[in-house]
Amino acid sequence: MGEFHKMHGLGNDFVIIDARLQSIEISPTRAQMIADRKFGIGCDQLILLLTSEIADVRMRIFNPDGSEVEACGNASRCVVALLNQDLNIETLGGIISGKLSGNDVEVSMGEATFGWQDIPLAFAMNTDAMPLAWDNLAAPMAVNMGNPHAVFFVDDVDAVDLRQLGPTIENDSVFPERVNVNVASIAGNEIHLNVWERGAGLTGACGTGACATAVAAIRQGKATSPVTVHQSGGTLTIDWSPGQPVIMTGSATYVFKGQADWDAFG
Ligand SMILES: N[C@@H](CCC[C@H](N)C(=O)O)C(=O)O
Repeated sequence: MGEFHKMHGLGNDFVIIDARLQSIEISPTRAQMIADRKFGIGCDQLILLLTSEIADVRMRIFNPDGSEVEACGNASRCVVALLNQDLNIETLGGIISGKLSGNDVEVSMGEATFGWQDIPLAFAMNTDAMPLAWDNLAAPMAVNMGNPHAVFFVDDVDAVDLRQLGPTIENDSVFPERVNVNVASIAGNEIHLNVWERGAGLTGACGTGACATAVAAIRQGKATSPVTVHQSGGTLTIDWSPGQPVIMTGSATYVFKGQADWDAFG
């Protein structure tokens, strides 16, 4: 039997396995089975903690479709809270630095990038306003926050049916590594955001999505830092100045500690 921790950041929930304390291999099939809400443990992302040679800990992140990804903002806060110390976390997207801040966790997510090859996109285009539209969603800004994001600003986020448009945009061939789809409205420095996550679907909140959307709003002159981002699961504060890392602050919630027989999962 192996131990796992169930945590969430604003309803974006995780199964976290500390693989420094137990031996476990994760294949795409095993990740899918653990994340399955009906037959597995159930989560939006499976998080594996490992030793790192360049940071305090290495974090591998798996979506429920089994894909391994570069970054996860909400899980980064949860890992800092779980280990209860300031941390440098190695990810496929780079080093994320987190520190405890009262009841919250503050995380430096690294720099946002905007080059079409960085996102990545299939071919060169203006990433500030991509010359593309899907139904009534048009001209997104593309941002890489460790992972790829498309950000659409609209008048009313809840008028957009992301269950219908999210999968189409996520899998459009213009995004060779697929994309996280962010739909946002802005009033002053307050953003309302819904996210269709690559490999996961609609989640209560997406940390990197909040960062990408706040950065897009500031870069386009629609808001000034710090920005408050409201998602269905709760609120994050995002600080960013051009050329600087993106700073995200918000809660991390411990749910329970569980035991599982990993051999039962593929
Ligand atoms: N929930 C995360 C993002 C998880 C990865 C994402 N689905 C992707 O495929 O890039 C967050 O809080 O950032």
